[in-house]
Amino acid sequence: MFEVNDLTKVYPGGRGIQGLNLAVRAGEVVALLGPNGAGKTTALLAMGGCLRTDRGEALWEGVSVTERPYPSKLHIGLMIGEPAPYPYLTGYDYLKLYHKLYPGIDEVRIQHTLELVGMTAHRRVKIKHYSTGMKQRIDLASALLHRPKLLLLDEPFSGMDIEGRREMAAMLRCLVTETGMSLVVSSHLVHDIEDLITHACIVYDGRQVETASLQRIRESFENVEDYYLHCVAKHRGGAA
Ligand SMILES: Nc1ncnc2c1ncn2[C@@H]1O[C@H](COP(=O)(O)OP(=O)(O)OP(=O)(O)O)[C@@H](O)[C@H]1O
Repeated sequence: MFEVNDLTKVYPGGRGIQGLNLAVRAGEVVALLGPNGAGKTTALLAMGGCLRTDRGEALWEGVSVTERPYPSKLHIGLMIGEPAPYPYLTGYDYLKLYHKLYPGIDEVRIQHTLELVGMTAHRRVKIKHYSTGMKQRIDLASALLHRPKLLLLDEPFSGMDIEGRREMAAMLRCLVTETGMSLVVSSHLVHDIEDLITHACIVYDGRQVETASLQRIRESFENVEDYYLHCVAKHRGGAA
């Protein structure tokens, strides 16, 4: 179980995220939704222990990710920010280098991970020749190499074409259903993950304004995007 309690990171200038609370159980997929600049990336970085927080913490199985990053990081995979794998390495060499960060990753795991993200055929090609979608895939592979139980994903469809987005969504669906992995995923392309989402958490102007299960959302809205637009309009209008 992954818990986020009162997570707060305010940058000089006053922006960031404040008072975020979440509980993510095995197999749950929380969509972190909000307009540009709402604080989604900041929230994900703080959840992953990559930012020093001002207040609050994220806990994996009761252990603070923020204070003791190492043991929990063995169970958490991160794909946050622009993918920036070393351009002069091949996809395979990049994973080979990356695997040293974690114990127990062998050749079979690397090959299987390449297969999982559909990059086996391109494993010997240098990353500088990869398309944006291929870079996203190899970045996802590096996040999956240690078989995390929780994946924190920031805009996983960014820069991908329609086909690539569908494939990425199918990959994530497969990971969740076959491994029971949990996801916290920010995306402006809600439709692409609509059938994956179990909960939606709406952030607006650095604050968590609404969180609901898919079941509850579907009682009143046709889809998650309509729910999101409703929440944003309500809070843009100054509602409490
Ligand atoms: N290092 C920083 N120093 C100061 N302000 C920052 C810093 N990083 C981000 N911000 C500001 O914090 C706010 C939240 O940024 P963040 O990247 O978390 O938003 P986001 O919801 O992920 O946005 P987007 O959807 O555009 O990716 C923005 O106003 C941003 O300009």
